Amino acid sequence: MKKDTRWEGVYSFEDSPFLIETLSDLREQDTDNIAFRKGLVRLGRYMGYELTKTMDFEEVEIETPLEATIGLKGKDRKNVLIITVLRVAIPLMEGLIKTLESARVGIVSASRGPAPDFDIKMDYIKVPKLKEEDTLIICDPMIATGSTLISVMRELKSCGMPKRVVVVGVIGAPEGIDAIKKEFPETEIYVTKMDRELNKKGYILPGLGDAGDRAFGEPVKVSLLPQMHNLE
Ligand SMILES: O=P(O)(O)OC[C@H]1O[C@H](OP(=O)(O)OP(=O)(O)O)[C@H](O)[C@@H]1O
Ligand SMILES: O=c1cc[nH]c(=O)[nH]1
Ligand SMILES: [Mg+2]
Repeated sequence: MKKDTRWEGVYSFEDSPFLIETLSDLREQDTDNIAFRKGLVRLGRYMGYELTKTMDFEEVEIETPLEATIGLKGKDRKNVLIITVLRVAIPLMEGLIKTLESARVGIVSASRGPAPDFDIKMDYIKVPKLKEEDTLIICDPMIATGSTLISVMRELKSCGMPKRVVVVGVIGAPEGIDAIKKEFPETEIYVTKMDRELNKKGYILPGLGDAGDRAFGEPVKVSLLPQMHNLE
């Protein structure tokens, strides 16, 4: 894990050849959606493992079949709420809960409109109770303009105040990190790699293209169904 000195509380895993090898497969344009999803699950699993190094554990007495000894029990690991930003955070979340297996999981459906406004449409949100001892992990593989995550975090404000707010992404762009840090300075951000910049259409360079389409296929129909309103 490497601190990015441009911001407080921002880290990448560019010092991990294994994670960067996995990211390189995702970037490769010929990688199909099966391999793409598997790569995201793998990144989630190992980034989750790295994240546990920032969490509190306590020493506990345990009895082996032969004698008493001292072991560790994760305190924070039991108090995790993961927010999955549709679509492409699904495989990343699947990886994270392999390490953070007692996590509760919330879903937010968010979609970014075209340049130059990049309007965010949030259609659906379902979030379990947020406790004050929780580590709130918001996962979304791509942090481009940051607009999606900012909209999600504004919405989550009414859910309560957790112990930590952590963003887990795969690729970040400096523009998006600046925007998030400006509005939510306390948020910790962990990405596999910080990339160079955004192009005019808001895609990250060098990036990996449209992550949702690469994981799940390019949509031919995108609409808000009327029966999705006012669900309890
Ligand atoms: O930082 P931003 O500029 O807001 O862009 C990042 C967002 O773009 C992608 O989602 P997209 O809107 O393409 O939805 P999808 O996952 O359904 O393709 C990605 O998963 C992020 O949520
Ligand atoms: O590069 C980008 C930017 C936003 N969303 C993506 O899927 N890719
Ligand atoms: Mg997309």
